Amino acid sequence: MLVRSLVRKALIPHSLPIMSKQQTLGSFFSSARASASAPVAKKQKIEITTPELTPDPKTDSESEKDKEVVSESPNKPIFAVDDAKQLLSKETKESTHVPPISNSKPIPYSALADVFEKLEQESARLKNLAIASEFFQEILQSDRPEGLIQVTYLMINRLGPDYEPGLELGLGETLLLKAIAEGTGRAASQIKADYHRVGDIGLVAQQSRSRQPTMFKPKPLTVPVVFENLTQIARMTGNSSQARKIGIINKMLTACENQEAKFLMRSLEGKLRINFGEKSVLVALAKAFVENEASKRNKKGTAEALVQAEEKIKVAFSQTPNYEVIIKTALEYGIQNIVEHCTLKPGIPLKPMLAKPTKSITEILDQFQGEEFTCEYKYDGERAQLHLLEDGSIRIYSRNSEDMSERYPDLIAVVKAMKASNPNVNTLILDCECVAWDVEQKKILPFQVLSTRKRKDVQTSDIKVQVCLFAFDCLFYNGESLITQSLKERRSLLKDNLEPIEGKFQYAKGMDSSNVDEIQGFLDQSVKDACEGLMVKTLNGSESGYEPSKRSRNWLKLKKDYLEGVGDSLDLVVVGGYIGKGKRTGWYGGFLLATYNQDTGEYETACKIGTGFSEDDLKKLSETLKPTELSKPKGSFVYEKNNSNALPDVWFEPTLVFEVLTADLSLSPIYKAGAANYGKGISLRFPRFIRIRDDKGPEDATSSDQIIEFYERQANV
Ligand SMILES: Nc1ncnc2c1ncn2[C@@H]1O[C@H](COP(=O)(O)OP(=O)(O)OP(=O)(O)O)[C@@H](O)[C@H]1O
Ligand SMILES: [Mg+2]
Ligand SMILES: [Mg+2]
Repeated sequence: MLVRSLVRKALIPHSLPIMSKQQTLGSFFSSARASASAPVAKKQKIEITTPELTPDPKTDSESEKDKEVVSESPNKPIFAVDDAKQLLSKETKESTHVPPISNSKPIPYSALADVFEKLEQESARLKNLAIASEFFQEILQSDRPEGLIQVTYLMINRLGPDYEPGLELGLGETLLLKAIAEGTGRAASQIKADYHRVGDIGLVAQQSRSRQPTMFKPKPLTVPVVFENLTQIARMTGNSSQARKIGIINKMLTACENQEAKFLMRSLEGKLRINFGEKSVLVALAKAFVENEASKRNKKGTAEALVQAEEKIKVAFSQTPNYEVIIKTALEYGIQNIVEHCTLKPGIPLKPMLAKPTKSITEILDQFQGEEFTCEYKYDGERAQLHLLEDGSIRIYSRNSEDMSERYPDLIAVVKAMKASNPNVNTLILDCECVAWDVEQKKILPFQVLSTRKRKDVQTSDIKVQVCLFAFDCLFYNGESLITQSLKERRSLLKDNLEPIEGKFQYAKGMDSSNVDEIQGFLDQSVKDACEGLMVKTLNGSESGYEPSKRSRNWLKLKKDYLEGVGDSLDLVVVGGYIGKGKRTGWYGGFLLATYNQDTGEYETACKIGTGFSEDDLKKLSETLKPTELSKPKGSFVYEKNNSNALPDVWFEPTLVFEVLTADLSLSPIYKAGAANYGKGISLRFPRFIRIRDDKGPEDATSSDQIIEFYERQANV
């Protein structure tokens, strides 16, 4: 596969510096996890209605090879060569009308707001890609091409990479409404009433601002000024921070013209609603670079170059999820060379490799016919990517690339001890599972125990639940990325160089065998040892490389509890609630759940759930979800409007993800998950709540593509 061969190529060891930590993690790049860019209805100002599904841009001429990439890889191309050609065509280019960028001045915020407006109004995917990439290209052709970094972050509604801790936008509605009232001189009650009517803080700000007479004209906002102000706001803490935040917002609001106020407020709220997700931003970047590089040679970008660049930028991003690094590297070395230069680097978490579910040992043997493989215990804890940096510092990242170092001071101490007893080790990236550990009995404890650990302000002295790290992969060792080496090689390197410490740092228990009885015995033993089942992985040859961000066929999971159902649990987004009756009066008694469609950015309903909750769960869920109630369903919700059985009593902002068990999947006329494929949606039968996935955001939930895959495997269609 092309993607895989690109990953493989990425190993070429080199000593070219990409960027110092200081440069990369520069002061104004602080983190904020994306809660943003959840796309909403198109072509509407005030009334929120459900948009029509965006037509699939794929054409009939799509090759079989493209289809395979599509079904297997999260790095799937958004378009095939034909679409790339269309995107590069003169007609598409001429219809974008993006604002020009002046050479001598910083990028005006009005230009970015203009592009946001165009994206919000336009619903065709290729058009949106063309608009964004034309704008990016304008920036690349100016004499400040690095301005693209801040523009990219503002477009995905973040202020830095995922893994930089602590800073988030997503200010509360009360603060923002207050800021609008103060900043525009309108009565707070009036602003509140408008908000309840309109349901969009951005529009309220824009309308309020347009009514306000201005005595003098303040300096227009620029992208760097907005970016720095947003960063300052995100960083502010402490008593007087609210007033200071409002102060900065007011100043910016006074300088806003036209749509600027709308997007500024939406950015602050953390919901940009431009219908242009992060995946599309990457593709638009690839296109802008391809065109820019070609134009320097007085040429036009070709469709082949565009398809290649798209794949490369995705691979590079999965290894180095940092737009500053990606953009600077593309500027320096060219877009087609970024994979070689954006290799792993301790301190930058890579997107973890994911596994495919299986339902039986025979299914595994079928999949791995003739290949050497290993079975490992599947520990039930929290994924932990451990980084040892050259300066001796240690970082631990979650499945979602969040920095968990503060949460696990005890683990940091373990790694320090490990480094001290292994003086040969200087830099390292390990993939591990962090599991609750019973120190006295020397045993693993269930996930539920781990989840009781404090998450914030953890002091070593008040840690009650001890943890042990189980390392299962070594991705980087002493200056060298290992991801293209075989698992066998990576595993020996790990075991040869690092001494385990009982109850603190151990290797995942493994067994290399292809004998059904032996595997069955090992599976049973894993469950007795408080594990979920097995992970089965190809061991040798190029197929066994580590594939960042990919849900790979080379990693299979076999979970004891799910062998009867579809092979795995699903992680679904809570989009609606049902008012509880009887014993559940006063709480929500059930919930409407949805899959996330990664291509359209929409939430497609999949089932109603009311089983598996304790009274305490329901009480807590009601407290958590109440403030996220919406007055209307979001435009990005896809649900059956004509059947009252499918409608919840209340709708929620998508924030929570439930892990859910199902007896099986069936087609249903009232649900919409994966409906693009079958006309009917795929729904869960007898869904049962297992737990809240607080390590997954709504966009990391089971995707509509995944539920289709689950259904097809079960139905064997
Ligand atoms: N030996 C192991 N090798 C790889 N992963 C392991 C191992 N032991 C435990 N794990 C954990 O198993 C996870 C994969 O299975 P799991 O079903 O728990 O995934 P998940 O987090 O629910 O994500 P998804 O369902 O999206 O795959 C890994 O992300 C890792 O956290
Ligand atoms: Mg798990
Ligand atoms: Mg799962």
